[in-house]
Amino acid sequence: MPFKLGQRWISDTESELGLGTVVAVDARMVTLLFPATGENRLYARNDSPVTRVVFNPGDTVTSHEGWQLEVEEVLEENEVVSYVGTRLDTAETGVVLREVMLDSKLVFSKPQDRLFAGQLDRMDRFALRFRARKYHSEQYRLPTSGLRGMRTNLIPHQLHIAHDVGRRHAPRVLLADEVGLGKTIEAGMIIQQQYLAGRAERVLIVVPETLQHQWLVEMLRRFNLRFALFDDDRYAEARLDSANPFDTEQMIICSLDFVRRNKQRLEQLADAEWDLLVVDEAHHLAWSEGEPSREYQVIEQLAEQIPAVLLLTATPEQLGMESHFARLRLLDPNRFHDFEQFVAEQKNFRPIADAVSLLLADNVLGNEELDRLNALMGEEDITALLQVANSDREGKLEARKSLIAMLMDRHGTSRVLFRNTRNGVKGFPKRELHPILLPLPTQYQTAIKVSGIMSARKTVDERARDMLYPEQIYQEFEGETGTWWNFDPRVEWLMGYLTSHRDEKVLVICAKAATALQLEQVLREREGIRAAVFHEGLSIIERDRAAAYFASEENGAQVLLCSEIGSEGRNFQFASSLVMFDLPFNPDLLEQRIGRLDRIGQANDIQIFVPYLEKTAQAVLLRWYHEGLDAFEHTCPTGRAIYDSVYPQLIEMLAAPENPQGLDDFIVSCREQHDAMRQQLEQGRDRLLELNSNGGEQALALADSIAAQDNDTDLVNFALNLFDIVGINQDDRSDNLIVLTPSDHMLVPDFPGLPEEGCTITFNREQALSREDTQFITWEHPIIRNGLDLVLSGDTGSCALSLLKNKALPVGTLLVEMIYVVEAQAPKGLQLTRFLPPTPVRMLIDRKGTNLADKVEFESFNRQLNAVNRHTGSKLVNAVQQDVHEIIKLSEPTIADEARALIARASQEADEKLSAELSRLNALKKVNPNIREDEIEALESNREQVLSALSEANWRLDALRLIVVTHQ
Ligand SMILES: Nc1ncnc2c1ncn2[C@@H]1O[C@H](COP(=O)(O)OP(=O)(O)OP(=O)(O)O)[C@@H](O)[C@H]1O
Repeated sequence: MPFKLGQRWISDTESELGLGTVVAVDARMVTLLFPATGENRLYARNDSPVTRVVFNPGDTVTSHEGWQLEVEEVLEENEVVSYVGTRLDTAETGVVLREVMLDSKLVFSKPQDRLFAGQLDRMDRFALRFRARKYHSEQYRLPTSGLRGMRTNLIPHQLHIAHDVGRRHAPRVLLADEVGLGKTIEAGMIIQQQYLAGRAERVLIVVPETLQHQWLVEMLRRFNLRFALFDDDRYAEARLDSANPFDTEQMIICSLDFVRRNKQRLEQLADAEWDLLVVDEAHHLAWSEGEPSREYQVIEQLAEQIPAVLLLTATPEQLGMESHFARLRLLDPNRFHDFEQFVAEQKNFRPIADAVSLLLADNVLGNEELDRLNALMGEEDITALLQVANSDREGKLEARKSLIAMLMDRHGTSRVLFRNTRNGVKGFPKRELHPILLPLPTQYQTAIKVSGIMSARKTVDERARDMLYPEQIYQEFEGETGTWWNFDPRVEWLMGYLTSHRDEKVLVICAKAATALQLEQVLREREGIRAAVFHEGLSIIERDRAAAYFASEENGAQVLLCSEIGSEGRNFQFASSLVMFDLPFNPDLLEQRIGRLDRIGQANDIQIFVPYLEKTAQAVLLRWYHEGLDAFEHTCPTGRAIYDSVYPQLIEMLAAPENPQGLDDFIVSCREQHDAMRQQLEQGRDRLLELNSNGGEQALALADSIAAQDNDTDLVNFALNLFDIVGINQDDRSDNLIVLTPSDHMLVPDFPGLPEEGCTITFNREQALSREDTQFITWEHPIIRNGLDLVLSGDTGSCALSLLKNKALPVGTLLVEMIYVVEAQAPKGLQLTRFLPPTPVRMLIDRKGTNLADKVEFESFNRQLNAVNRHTGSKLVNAVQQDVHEIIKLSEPTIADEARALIARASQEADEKLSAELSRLNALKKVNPNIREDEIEALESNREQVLSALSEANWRLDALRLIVVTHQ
């Protein structure tokens, strides 16, 4: 090679050394000094892995003093060059910069610069980069994106909700599926989608203290979402690191109590710029006019600041209709602004449900039906939509869907409320009630009599509540030493049941923690029955330990004794026997109790045992729940409403249970109400909710399409190739399992997502569900996502050279394969990726500038190509440098056309979507005076900013491969 002192060269194998200068040349060797690192390298003159660096007119170069020069002319003297041009900082023209004076910290980031600097990547890396780009962009667009990676069964109603809500911009919804249908899982899927789409990075989950760990584990195990649990200690620790401790983590779980207790903490939480808030067991947020609970207020304060909000509850009306309405208003004040109207609407859903069914059925709509729909939409002009919906034209389905959405939104349950019921979901096991009537011991009889005399001044309500728990009445008189368990026949019955069913896991629920504790002691001391206790008085760790002890198959507890609140939201579906040692005061609590077992994953019919004492309030309640409401063996959607309407009579009877006047008639009348109301709900609200919530055929199709992608061979190939390139060892095991371990030659020392000790992976969902210790690898798994980031954020594969053996083409034919990326830059809040994610455009250009990309598909073309060794590669590149420059130039008009078309499509989509949102708000404003002008203005301005950012979208060359035709 013609080395001369002062020339600049770059190392092909150690580009991180920067630009080298020739400092010594002898007959056989050349020495380069790399000033950026201060290192010398000695190379053989005739075979050195270095490439000469010479810039061209049009390039911008940097001097060792830091100023930049736009090159206009390149002068050469004695094989050493000088650059002549204009200084960018002073605009001085005719400035000469000798190459020895070039900045040595040079890194080539543009693919073409890397090509000419001889920094050629292996061919498989180029292919990996292109596939990575393609997938990365598709992720934002695929309808199933964000729904493939979780380690869960594919349950259609969950997927439907997650799919609908997860893709919304700043969704605000109430997830109100019946107990145990998987709201946590739905919330996880929504978080996951929002997170993967870049819509939510900062997520706050607020849950009852008892559920913190369960959430933590579910998020990690099922979604690979790593949350930090904030309690008092963690908070105190984080205060040392940041003025706002909540800035120290992106995803946090904390308890409602933790949020509620401290004002400063609440302020900090509200200031912490969350993108998404999740509140579980939201029925605790009680509200009434003039007396909102503290819980409601704190969540209200957070919900005002946080754009996306998910509230979860299985029993939304547990604290009454007003609280339910207040929570909905918290989510969408525009839609829910008038309580009276809301109550009236609830009764009047039938015509809407009929209209929705009409649209869902694929029938032609007659004039009368069209009139009905028009009337429901009021002033809104839906003529055009109706025409398409009633035709055979393309877009008919979409038009029907839009009409349904408009109907639901303006009149129905709206877009904010989702509720699936067992009725709608099917496939749940049966529930069987076993009432066990027991005599009332004389000790209780006496205690009740005395208490009746002594508490004459108590209200009926108080008396009714007392009467539910005779053991407590007894203890009031006997004090702590009142050993009620020695004579209470329920205890005897329970011990008999447990000892005769030693292999059965049994969940026992009682209203009070004290009862649970006392029972545990008795079971242990008298029969050596292993029982765990679970109540609100235990620390979180103790509670989790108790739940784990109960869950454990080997040497675990046979019984878990739970208090009412302690068990809320917990998963105990591995058991199928439930003993209600007493009954709770309202039907929603009853449903919450049964829901511990009646959950997804329950494989057996559920046996509900209620040992109860004759002539007590429990006996009255049992009959009312069972005969009046049918609330044991079926979920009871009417429970709350009937409870509210008959409350005065009910408590009269509970307060005087020995001889409840008119109980039979009362129960018959409740049953009539129940049947009538249920029928009304089934035709109205519930049907509407179901139509909106379970997703019907489309949800099934969604589940099928995800299942079909489960064993995606593209993913398997991509992943194995990625692991190879990153340097991860792969050890195949049987049963679709692979063990991954870090190697000594990793591309990065710590590959995020891969533990130091390695991990076992599978691409098979079934396998992942049955083997807790395996990682379920999908496009959405952190190992794959981090791998993509690693490839795309660096130079990996951005420049390559391949040979094409093809006798049909002349030797030396040149093709340049270019991967451009079209992208827009904008503040994160605008979330432009929903319209224009970074999108690759592939071009395959020949010397004439013709783009062959459409005719020559990437993968099959890639298979025909061969690699070249680095040395020959460098030589080849040097020989055709000028041609390549020209081909790149020739590609510019074509890429500009393609990119502009892409950007135009994205702008059109953005315009349509945002205009539709605007028109919804305008339509709602007509019926809701509370919608403020400034909200509409804010939406308009958002639309303008999005469109303006899209109009400035641009494109750049991301990777390039030179292809040379040979015949050998
Ligand atoms: N798709 C699924 N695949 C596997 N397990 C699931 C799935 N959905 C739910 N489960 C399991 O079913 C149980 C109930 O789910 P989850 O806790 O989400 O229900 P929920 O509606 O939040 O219940 P609750 O009303 O009691 O709060 C959990 O054990 C959960 O892990």
